[in-house]
Amino acid sequence: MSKPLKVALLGAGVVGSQVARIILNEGPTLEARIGRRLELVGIGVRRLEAERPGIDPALLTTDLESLVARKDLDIVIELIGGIEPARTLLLTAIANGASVVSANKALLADDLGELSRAAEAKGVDLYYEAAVAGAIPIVRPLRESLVGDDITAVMGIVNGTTNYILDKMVSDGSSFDAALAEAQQLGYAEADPTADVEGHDAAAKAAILAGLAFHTEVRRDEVFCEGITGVTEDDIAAAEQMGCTIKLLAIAKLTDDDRVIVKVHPAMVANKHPLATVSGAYNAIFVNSREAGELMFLGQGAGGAPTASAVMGDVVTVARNRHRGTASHRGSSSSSRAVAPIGESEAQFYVSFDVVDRPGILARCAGIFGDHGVSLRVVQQSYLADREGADASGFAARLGVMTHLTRESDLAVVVEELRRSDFVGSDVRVLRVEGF
Ligand SMILES: NC(=O)c1ccc[n+]([C@@H]2O[C@H](COP(=O)([O-])OP(=O)(O)OC[C@H]3O[C@@H](n4cnc5c(N)ncnc54)[C@H](O)[C@@H]3O)[C@@H](O)[C@H]2O)c1
Ligand SMILES: N[C@@H](CCO)C(=O)O
Ligand code: NA
Repeated sequence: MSKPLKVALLGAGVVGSQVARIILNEGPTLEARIGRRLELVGIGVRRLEAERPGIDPALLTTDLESLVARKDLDIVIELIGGIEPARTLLLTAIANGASVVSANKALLADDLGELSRAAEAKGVDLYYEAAVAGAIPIVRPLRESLVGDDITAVMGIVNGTTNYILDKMVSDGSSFDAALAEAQQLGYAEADPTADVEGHDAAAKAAILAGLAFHTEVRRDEVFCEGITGVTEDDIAAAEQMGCTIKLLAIAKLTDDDRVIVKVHPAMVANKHPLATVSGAYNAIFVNSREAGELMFLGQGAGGAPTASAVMGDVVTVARNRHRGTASHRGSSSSSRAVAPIGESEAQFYVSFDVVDRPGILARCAGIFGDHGVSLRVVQQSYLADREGADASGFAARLGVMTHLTRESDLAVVVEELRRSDFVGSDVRVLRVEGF
């Protein structure tokens, strides 16, 4: 009988504890699928004394460096998160001949190229399905199933925490803070939830998705990123009035001159668009490609057990490769497409602002848009005379304007000019719009 495959697990938190449970409880099933038994030989943790039901304390160690330095490991699963020591631990594991599985998008968004090259040079696997959109198979479809096609755009909801918060604010009228606390309690949020609410987690995933989709390397700092902390109750109400829902979107597309636009921002999504109905911690991703056309992937984007499902899919795949003595190389990026500046990106925008109530003001506002080649699609006016303070400020009406497709740089000039005009209030709000 062949020897078991030796597995080390780094981290036994929300995801790691679920991965440990599956490896320890589902041994015979996993063995049948792999053709070899998996043996969990060590679990790297921060605190030995924490309560870990079902886990033999003899497996635990706080010395992660020594664990990954073992020469007899077949697979190292990294679920501690963060950049260091995760990066060094993975590179050490690879250098010692282990294949690696990680869910660490923060690390992969910057170091995927280096880790891939190290794995390729050593002839071992690097798999990371759980790093993007939790349980949803999206890394493998982009890396394998669609690699014979040409992808033109990827757009989706890739952060469960923010989708949970926005959904709760809209459907239950919850406060931002209460909804965030629930998302943390349910195990969706990052160790530091700023990464979720400021869009950094989604931006890391967008970098990974863009790199995979367009066969290039995209770094996290090349992703335009705006989170949901600036989304106001007024924005939510304005979206509702326009028949839209606010979602945090990650978007990656190719420009006409073959560069990559990659961005994360809240957007008003038309209620008729399937992304508008994605609720709770669910994620969804649309892919457009030349031959396949439109594809949509939907499922749980966060949470211990759903994420462990994606990790275990990678573990079984990597274990099968080890059993056969092979590794499925990702291959270096085959294109060197550059990332285009956000100013060159195009979107529809919803711009809202207070105006004084005088003859000709609507025309003057429309003129500012027109002067910069920005075409208007919908114009709404609501009367604010009854609003507290409206008379004192002199701004008695609020305009809401939805544009046709507009370059970011042109819209920025329009907003600047509106803010400078004495007939427009200083609170000029801008939301991007999708699917309208
Ligand atoms: N929770 C989710 O829904 C989810 C989904 C997809 C991906 N991820 C990713 O999975 C990884 C783990 O996430 P999590 O939610 O399980 O986080 P977590 O904070 O619950 O677990 C991480 C564990 O690693 C331990 N740890 C951290 N640094 C350590 C070190 N240097 N030495 C020993 N132990 C250390 C922590 O004590 C903690 O128990 C992260 O990269 C995260 O981004 C999480
Ligand atoms: N914090 C992340 C976990 C999944 O990557 C989220 O909320 O989507
Ligand atoms: Na995934």
